[in-house]
Amino acid sequence: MLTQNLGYPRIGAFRELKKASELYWSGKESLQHLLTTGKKIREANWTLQKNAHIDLIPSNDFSFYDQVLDMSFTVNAIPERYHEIAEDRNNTETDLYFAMARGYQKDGKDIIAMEMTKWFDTNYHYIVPEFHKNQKFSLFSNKITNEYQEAKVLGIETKPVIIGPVSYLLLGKEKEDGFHRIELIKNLLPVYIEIIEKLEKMGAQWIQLDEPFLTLDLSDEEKKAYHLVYDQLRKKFPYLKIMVATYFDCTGDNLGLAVVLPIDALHIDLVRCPSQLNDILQTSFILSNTILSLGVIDGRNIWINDFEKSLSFIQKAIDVLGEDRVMIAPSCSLLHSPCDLDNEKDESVLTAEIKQWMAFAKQKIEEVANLKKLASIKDPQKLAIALKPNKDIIESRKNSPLIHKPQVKERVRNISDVHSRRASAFKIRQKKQEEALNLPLFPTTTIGSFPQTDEIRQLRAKLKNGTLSQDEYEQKVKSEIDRSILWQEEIGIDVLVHGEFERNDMVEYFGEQLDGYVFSQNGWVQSYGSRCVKPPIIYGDIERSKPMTVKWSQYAQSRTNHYMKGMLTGPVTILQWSFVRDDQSRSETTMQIALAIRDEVTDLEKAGIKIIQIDEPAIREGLPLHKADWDYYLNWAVKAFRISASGVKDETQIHTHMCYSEFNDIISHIANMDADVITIETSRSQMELLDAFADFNYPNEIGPGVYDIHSPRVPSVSEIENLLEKALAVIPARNLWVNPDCGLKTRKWAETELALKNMMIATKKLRQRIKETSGIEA
Ligand SMILES: CN1c2c(nc(N)[nH]c2=O)NC[C@@H]1CNc1ccc(C(=O)N[C@@H](CCC(=O)N[C@@H](CCC(=O)N[C@@H](CCC(=O)O)C(=O)O)C(=O)O)C(=O)O)cc1
Ligand SMILES: N[C@@H](CCS)C(=O)O
Ligand SMILES: [Zn+2]
Repeated sequence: MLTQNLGYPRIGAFRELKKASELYWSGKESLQHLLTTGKKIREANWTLQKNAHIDLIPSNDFSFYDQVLDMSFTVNAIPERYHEIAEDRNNTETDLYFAMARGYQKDGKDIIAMEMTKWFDTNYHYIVPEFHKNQKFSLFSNKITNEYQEAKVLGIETKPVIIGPVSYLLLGKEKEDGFHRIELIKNLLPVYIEIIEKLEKMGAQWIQLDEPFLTLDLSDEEKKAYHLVYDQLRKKFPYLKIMVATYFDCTGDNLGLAVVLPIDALHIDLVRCPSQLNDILQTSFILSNTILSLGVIDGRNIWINDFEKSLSFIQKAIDVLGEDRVMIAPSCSLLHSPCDLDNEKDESVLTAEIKQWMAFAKQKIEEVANLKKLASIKDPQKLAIALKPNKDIIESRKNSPLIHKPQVKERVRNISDVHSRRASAFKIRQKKQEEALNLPLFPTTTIGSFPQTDEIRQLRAKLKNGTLSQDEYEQKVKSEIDRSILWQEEIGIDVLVHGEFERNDMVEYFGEQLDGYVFSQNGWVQSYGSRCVKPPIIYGDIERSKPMTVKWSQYAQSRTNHYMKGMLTGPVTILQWSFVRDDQSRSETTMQIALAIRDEVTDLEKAGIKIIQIDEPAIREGLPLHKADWDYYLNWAVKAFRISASGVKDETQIHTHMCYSEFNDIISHIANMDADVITIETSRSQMELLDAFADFNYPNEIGPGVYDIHSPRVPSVSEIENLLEKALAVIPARNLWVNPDCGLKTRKWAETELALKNMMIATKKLRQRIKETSGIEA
């Protein structure tokens, strides 16, 4: 029986890659420094897995930005707009690569970045490949073979991990009409064959082709493509061992397809879909020679593995398939896990009692190896003794008084329809709000955060390490708020924000204040490129013991006569971006959070805040991968939002905000959230995303983002005017707000100031045009 890993976190246990990348981008460190940092991380990861006796250790799971971008680079799916960068001899391959990821503004050139979107239902974001009709591919980069060779030189035999060709195409987008990207498979496959031939020549024995789309609903053409690809690969490579990895859900209707692929191993995710094992063992799979890789260790969460439960899966598989046809593995790549629990040394942050319940990537690797050892113990008594330490921990968690709070469960049980309904329908609320708030036509606002400068982050670090007092810290935050308010007033923004300077992250900040959460000090997980998040950990019932944001909102409101938006993160997003309990349903946990946010919303209202934004950028990310499961999820997710938002009077205006999302297929549910105003990311799609709202006749107010905040690029006034005119063509003027795509925390002040000034000029010009053409006083 073999053990394997599908992928290891690549940011480094102390975010070494993030730091090196940002130093390189800012010109403070050399390319060599960045490359060396990458090399050291790869070596450390391989060595760690080798020392843990993992049989199949992944290579090519490292990336300087994103593994999908790496694939586009490898197969020369480099959009034409970057060719001038490639042709400029002063630029390195790395410059070209980062230009695709981050855009390029230098030497009078201004080239936008490739689009970025969510990686399935995770908080990781990938760079979307761009495809054209009849597109040709060719081998452009040797990253895959280079990294295989690099490990070999270290004496470590690896299994190169490559995004499977069908999934790679499906991850992308057609950039012109008249074709489907899956048609490109015949052009793409020869490049995959070329890469695999090289790997085989270099001595590779196994390759892992990730085909997560096997867990999504597939068309007949897409299914055909799977057959075509794997039949051809088998023919070309009769001796190389080919593994196909599925993860994040059941293969469902694609099970029949997955089990007949002529491959050497199939990996399935038994954490997300435990029933899959029985299903597969009832198919013709058992008659084949294919190995079944059992994803029994949760790659998406931080709880220790229940060995007894995993062993029951392993034993069942062995009974039917025999030991040689069973492999033990994490459920998916450990990219989504923090690196190493051993680095959590401060017991005042993470108590020993709770820490013993956890496993990060390094510990998960050890669990894989331990499971193999345990599976080999045939004597039941010896096995019981060997299992005892793990069993004790599992039991201690189950029975811990820290976890269950009867009053919280009782409150959730008592939720009724009244809690998820505003007092009046939107039209009535809108009228009351217009009278109460008296905002101009096309009110302007921002999404909440202003630049999180190094200075403010350092202050927070000093507060945490005790070198700055709480009082000093709060004074600094207050002065940042004051400065930003003065500036917003100066440029004429209508609805102000306090800037979120006091927050490390929009989810971690709330987690830190809610009972039922714990935190890590170094539990970073890559979100995109060099950006990381440190998801807080929900271990017990969630309760708000005191107001979380009221003090800051009240302070900010006291400094201005304009409206100051209260700023909260919604229950679904808090759930989605936390590590969650695995002993209770996601919906149950979300209802607990919804009640906590509801209390915060009503407290903000009591404190005189008239406009409150409840961000829900992750509501779409939480969608199950199979469409058949969508309605169930959307019903509870929307209900949770409504519970959080419905405790206020009609005059209080509730905003929500969403980004990184396509809305077409869930628009009725978004409308059902019934927020008075929704601000959404739309500028990168040139307002295309608004069509869903227009087609649906979305009734409430909308602020379509008028510029992309992910790029340092400053939008011109005319660009913003054009987007506003496009929006006005489909949204009634009375319902239209003006705002950027998302919060500005990742931007610098210089860009922010220029961009928002341009946004204000464009809005004033639009108001003037409306006044002149329709006589409406704006
Ligand atoms: C809106 N987005 C978010 C997502 N998920 C979240 N949980 N939060 C989000 O905002 N998912 C979708 C998108 C993804 N986008 C982003 C955008 C930005 C970041 C980001 O900036 N991450 C920061 C880390 C943020 C944080 O927690 N900061 C802390 C700690 C800061 C720190 O690094 N401190 C230093 C010491 C200080 C110094 O010397 O500079 C240290 O500890 O070493 C804080 O501000 O206190 C990042 O840097 O990557 C993520 C996702
Ligand atoms: N209020 C948050 C939303 C990010 S999605 C911000 O402005 O950063
Ligand atoms: Zn956003």
